[in-house]
Amino acid sequence: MTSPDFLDLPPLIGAGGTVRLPGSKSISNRVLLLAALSSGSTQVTGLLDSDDTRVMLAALHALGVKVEQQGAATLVHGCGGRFPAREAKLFMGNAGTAIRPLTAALALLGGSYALAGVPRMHERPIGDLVDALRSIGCDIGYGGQPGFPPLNIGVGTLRIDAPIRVRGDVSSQFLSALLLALPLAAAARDIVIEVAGTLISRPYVEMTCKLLARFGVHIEHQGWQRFIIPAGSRFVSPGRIAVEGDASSASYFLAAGVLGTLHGQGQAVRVEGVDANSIQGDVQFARVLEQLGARVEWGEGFIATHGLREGRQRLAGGTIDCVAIPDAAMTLAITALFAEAPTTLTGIGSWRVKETDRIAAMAAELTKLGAQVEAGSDWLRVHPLPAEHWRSAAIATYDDHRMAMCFSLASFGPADIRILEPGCVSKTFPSYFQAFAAVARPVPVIAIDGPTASGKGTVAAHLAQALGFHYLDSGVMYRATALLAQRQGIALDDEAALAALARHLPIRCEGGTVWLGPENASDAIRTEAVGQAASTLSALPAVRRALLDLQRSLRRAPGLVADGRDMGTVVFPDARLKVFLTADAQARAERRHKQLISKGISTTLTQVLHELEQRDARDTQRSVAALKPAQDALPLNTSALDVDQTVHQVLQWWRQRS
Ligand SMILES: Nc1ncnc2c1ncn2[C@@H]1O[C@H](COP(=O)(O)OP(=O)(O)OP(=O)(O)O)[C@@H](O)[C@H]1O
Ligand SMILES: Nc1ccn([C@H]2C[C@H](O)[C@@H](COP(=O)(O)O)O2)c(=O)n1
Repeated sequence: MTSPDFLDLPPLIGAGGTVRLPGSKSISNRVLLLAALSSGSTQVTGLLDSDDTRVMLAALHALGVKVEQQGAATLVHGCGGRFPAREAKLFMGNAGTAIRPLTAALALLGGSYALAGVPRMHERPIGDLVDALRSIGCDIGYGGQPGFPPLNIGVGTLRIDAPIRVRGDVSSQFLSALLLALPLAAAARDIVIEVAGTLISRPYVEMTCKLLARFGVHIEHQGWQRFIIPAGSRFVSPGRIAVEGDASSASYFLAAGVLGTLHGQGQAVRVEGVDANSIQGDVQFARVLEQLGARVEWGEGFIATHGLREGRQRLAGGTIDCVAIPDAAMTLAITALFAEAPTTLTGIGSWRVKETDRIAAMAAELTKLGAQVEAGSDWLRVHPLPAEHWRSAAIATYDDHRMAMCFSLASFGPADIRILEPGCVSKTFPSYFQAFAAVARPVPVIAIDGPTASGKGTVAAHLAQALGFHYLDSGVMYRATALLAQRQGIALDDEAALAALARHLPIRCEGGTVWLGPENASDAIRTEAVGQAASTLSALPAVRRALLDLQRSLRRAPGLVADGRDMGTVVFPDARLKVFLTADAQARAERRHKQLISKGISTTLTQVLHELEQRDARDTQRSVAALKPAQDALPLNTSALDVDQTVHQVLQWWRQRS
């Protein structure tokens, strides 16, 4: 399935609701491998369906393991410690949780196996694991650069008569890989693994040990530096096993439950599938949020955030040791933008060798938003970003699912956020953006569309005043473009030149005043000649595209009332309320005639009616964004209504919606 090049996220004013988390990637891939190596069949429920688990499933299939889907459950037929296929070429994508334990298992079992992945996988170090496996006689060769995949595995001669040493300070996955595979060689003797360097991401190793215990292998450890796999260990299926929800993915929603309340509109956000008893270290992210001032509820099978503790306006800053929450720590780098003081994340050296160099990527993308960021080899400091310093940005995601997911939280800030290549979330959470949209509360928009002189502007301005919302008169943008085009002698059919003009329109609207650079152009844009020219150039697709971002950028908390021709159909299709104002042509002409006369502009009713009908024809018949009611717009004919009655009706509809 193709995925879009980018995703524009509406600015958010709150969040609320419940999310059922997808299964944990780390648990899913460990369970699949353990079930495949076990004797007996294992029914797995809650298994994650994503790129990385598909990589593992495809590899197991190539290795001759039988896996069946039974409704929502997955049945893995274990092969009793020996893969049926003694040779295979395995594609590992960018799945670290697949390549590392499979390398260890295949190297111990021996055969003729080739493991390769995407280009980034070939930049992610695996030398420490290969060294440890070679030290006990495994036959592993590098297919490219030494220390990195691709790998070629042969049949080695195992000698396990001394402790196996493995580095634990780059990635705990090397240790986990050995723990997951070495029981295959522990039939006759204890196997000892010693960790060189300080072990990082210890919770992932704890998770490995707990899962091994479910499959009958009980690891002893001394201070998490020395591990003993007892003689006689072998994998035995537990029969059934349930995969917990993904605690790293929970972090985005838990953060949303806090950031959503900063505008005073948020409600609780509850994630289901993890709780205080989770075996995933990343649940500790919720404890960190608590320490920073969030109100967190821990229930059976769920965790929820309810904004900030009483008396708190923002999250606290400070130094946070993230060694135990390496993935969820990325979420803290975004919440830090909204904190009251700088936040320093330490112990994140492993970010350098993840899907991308996450420290560099995070610093680069936060900087695009206007943030002040400092970074070191294994730390990152993010300064709070005051509202006036936020910049709209297109966030690059580096083919890293967590970059895409955590930057969605930036849409709680006052800027437009575009997520580039959002499809990368398929690595662990293919439906992430749908799940996020389901709890996100975008800044509300009331879209008022209709033909000229139907009263849109008047009604929209009254509504904005009554609700304390911002007001966008989109016609002003087309009119300003037309005025400048007239002055610069640009022909009304020169689409490219007009679009360039529109793209760099030096416009500022303050109250009822329209500024073009230093000039107060409020009256100059209102002449009938400019209106007709605006109507003509507004039919040009490139001009409309050029003005789209400018219009959307005015969607800011607490809300926006926007009037025009395509507010409900094109510019704000997700507007909470859409109204299509009409009045018959005679009534509109009379209104416009009165308006013009009161401004001292001499004209006749016949002339006004003629021009109005011309404009109606152009606005309704153009090929792009033609004037028409959105399907979900409420029609309101104001021919027989005065302004107060019209505003009253729309306010009534608004109250029913909010
Ligand atoms: N029921 C009504 N609702 C809104 N405006 C009305 C109503 N009755 C009379 N008017 C008057 O109609 C005139 C035209 O309204 P307005 O300028 O807001 O129209 P518009 O739809 O924004 O036009 P345009 O698209 O040309 O900018 C105003 O003077 C307004 O006071
Ligand atoms: N959303 C919009 C707003 C305006 N236009 C065009 C069409 C109008 O004739 C012209 C002037 O608008 P007005 O100030 O009269 O509302 O601009 C449009 O195409 N789309």
